[in-house]
Amino acid sequence: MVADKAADSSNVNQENMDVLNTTQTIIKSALDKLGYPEEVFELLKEPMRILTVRIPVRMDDGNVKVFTGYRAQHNDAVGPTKGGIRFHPDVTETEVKALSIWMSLKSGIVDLPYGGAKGGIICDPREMSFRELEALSRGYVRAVSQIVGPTKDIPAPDVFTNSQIMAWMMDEYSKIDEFNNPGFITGKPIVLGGSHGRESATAKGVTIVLNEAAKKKGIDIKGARVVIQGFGNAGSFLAKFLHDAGAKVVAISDAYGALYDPEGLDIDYLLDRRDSFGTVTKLFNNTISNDALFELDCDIIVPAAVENQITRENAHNIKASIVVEAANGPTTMEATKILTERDILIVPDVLASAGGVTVSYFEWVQNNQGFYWSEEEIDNKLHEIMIKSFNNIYNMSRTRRIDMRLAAYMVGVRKMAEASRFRGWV
Ligand SMILES: NC(=O)C1=CN([C@@H]2O[C@H](COP(=O)(O)OP(=O)(O)OC[C@H]3O[C@@H](n4cnc5c(N)ncnc54)[C@H](O)[C@@H]3O)[C@@H](O)[C@H]2O)C=CC1
Ligand SMILES: O=C(O)CCC(=O)C(=O)O
Repeated sequence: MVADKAADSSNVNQENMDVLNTTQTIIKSALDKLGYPEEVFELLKEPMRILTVRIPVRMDDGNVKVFTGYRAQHNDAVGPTKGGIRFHPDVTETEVKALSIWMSLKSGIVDLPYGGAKGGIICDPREMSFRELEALSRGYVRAVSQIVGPTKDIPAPDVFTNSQIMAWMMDEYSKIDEFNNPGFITGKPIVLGGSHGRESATAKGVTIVLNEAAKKKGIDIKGARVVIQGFGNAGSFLAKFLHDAGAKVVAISDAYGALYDPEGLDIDYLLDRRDSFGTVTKLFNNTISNDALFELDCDIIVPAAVENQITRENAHNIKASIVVEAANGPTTMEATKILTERDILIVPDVLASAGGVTVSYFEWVQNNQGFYWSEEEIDNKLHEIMIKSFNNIYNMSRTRRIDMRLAAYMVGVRKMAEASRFRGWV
């Protein structure tokens, strides 16, 4: 049983870093609290489908390199599955499975007509040429084409993928489908049917819930000291939004290190100098480590990079009173317990980062109807959804006296559980 496995891990005094096992444990608690029978957990504990593909790419040096990729589809009782594609050297099958479950939870929380999915390719795009990346992106779409599509499973960007990669993927799918099919993928360039506001949507959603959390803690955003891990799509737009709102962004980081200035960093300068992979610290000598970042004096911390960054090793040393998880899975289960006991308000990933998939949904709707909305319309709709979702989860957490993550899972899991039961699956 999942819960026993988690207990075993702590018995041997090792922290549980297995993101799939962790999410299964919390889903089990959420379903138990909601009164669902064991068979619902049996259905939802793993993706219903995962495809592993091998993608040969002729590299610029003339040799063929074969990459491994995945697409996991968690549960499609509510509707087609949806979720990003990650290009990263640390991608694993287990990670992609967990990421697909988190996508189902996000869609449940913001009430979209989707289930969750996620894709990943084990590769390091920072070391690949433009041509190699295009070949890999097109090869991936050919390999997964039978299980994806605008009414089946709709991909989007994630770590180290962007609108250019979405454009290549859309073009490849349109060739296979013999039809120009923009609704196959979201996060596209605007000229190819992308939506206003999608590029900054994840950060905008994070900003909205961060503001709500700050109100609960009596923190004024103007002058609040914020630390952000990750300076890519989520982290860099967030730094800009918070900086413009008067917050003091005292530290940011990328995969190579972190920059810290207690007086506040020059965010516009850093945005100007960062590369397309969210790297900027390489330009500086006076960097600190990603580990040191989490122990800095500040009011709010936003992990916006990768998993398992806040652990039992550093949770006791966090000085912030709010942690807003822009990244997927940045905090372990033990660290969640420590932070909650220390009365640090956690805005969990499945809520905080749901702005991305929300505006992806708007993009898909616009593609389907062939009629496009202004940025203002998108912003207003996103704002309303994020505020409502934050309040649902915050209130659930307070009335049930449970931590914010369990509350988020309870809100997120209900729709797919109900839909699965109505369909007669469980
Ligand atoms: N892009 C989107 O729309 C969404 C992204 N997210 C999540 O937000 C997080 C960041 O994603 P993006 O900003 O899109 O990715 P990105 O590729 O634009 O940027 C990633 C950032 O993380 C840094 N990074 C990579 N590996 C790292 C490591 N081992 N340690 C520290 N920093 C590292 C990179 O240097 C870069 O600054 C991920 O967890 C992703 O799943 C969640 C929802 C939507
Ligand atoms: O925009 C989307 O459809 C998915 C975004 C995503 O991958 C995520 O929220 O982790």
